[in-house]
Amino acid sequence: MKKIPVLEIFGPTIQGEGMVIGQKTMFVRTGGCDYRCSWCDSAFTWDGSQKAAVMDAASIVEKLYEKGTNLFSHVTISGGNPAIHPGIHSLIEELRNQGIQTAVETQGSIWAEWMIDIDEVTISPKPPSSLMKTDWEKLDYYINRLERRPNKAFSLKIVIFNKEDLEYAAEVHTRYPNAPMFLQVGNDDLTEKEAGMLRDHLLERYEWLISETMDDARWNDVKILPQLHTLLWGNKQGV
Ligand SMILES: C[S@@+](CC[C@H](N)C(=O)[O-])C[C@H]1O[C@@H](n2cnc3c(N)ncnc32)[C@H](O)[C@@H]1O
Ligand SMILES: Nc1nc2[nH]cc(C(=O)O)c2c(=O)[nH]1
Ligand code: SF4
Ligand SMILES: [Mg+2]
Repeated sequence: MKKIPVLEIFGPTIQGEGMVIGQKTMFVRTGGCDYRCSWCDSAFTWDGSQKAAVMDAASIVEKLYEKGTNLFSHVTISGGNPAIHPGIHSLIEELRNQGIQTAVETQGSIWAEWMIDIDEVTISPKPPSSLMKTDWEKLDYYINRLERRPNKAFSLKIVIFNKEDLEYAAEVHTRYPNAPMFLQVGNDDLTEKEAGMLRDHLLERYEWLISETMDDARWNDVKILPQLHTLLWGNKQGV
């Protein structure tokens, strides 16, 4: 079995972001990313500050049951960029055999054939504030493959820090008008230890994002969300 570097397995908790926000889920967070976003809230997956455990699909499933017991029926795979790991194919297969729903978080830079079998795929292209560059051809291919899956869902989720990011999101929305679109409040304070302090600040950022989008017709068909887990638990890892 192909091995997967794993940074953390946690839950059950709620999915705090995007298209299935509020869903009770377990998380598997893989190591390694082809991007280096300036504001990455999970930089420990790629900056060498934390060490990954190299695991095969069977031992990941075992760990999920050890932590989650019978208290879950949904697993979200995030990272890092999970798409760089071919071993996730067997993980998805094992979870499906157990009747467990799956979701993935990726930036849409690298296609993986196992995406086809995931129930909810969230693609999060990166706006200018991240300092990353979008490969539009790769993203076109992604959206095209995802759109053709029967009985499975996907969405675009763009993190917004400033007006330039909003213009980028508008470009993405125009390019893929049929893809469900989410705008997410960017967390610009990754060092605050007090959840309460961060909460007030992020709610202000959420209000700003709402005010920027309400009288702009380009956003008539978009969903605007905060990171719910960050409002609840701040910058804490593993929640
Ligand atoms: C850590 S990433 C891992 C998955 C994948 N690499 C990606 O970026 O989509 C998970 C989600 O967190 C978002 N994210 C990362 N840093 C953030 C921040 N500082 N504020 C808000 N969202 C952030 C990403 O845009 C992505 O949607
Ligand atoms: N509760 C919770 N929801 C999340 N949604 C996306 C997350 C991620 O880091 O990918 C995440 C996370 O780390 N925790
Ligand atoms: S793509 Fe995702 S994991 Fe990679 S650096 Fe950006 S936010 Fe972090
Ligand atoms: Mg996160």
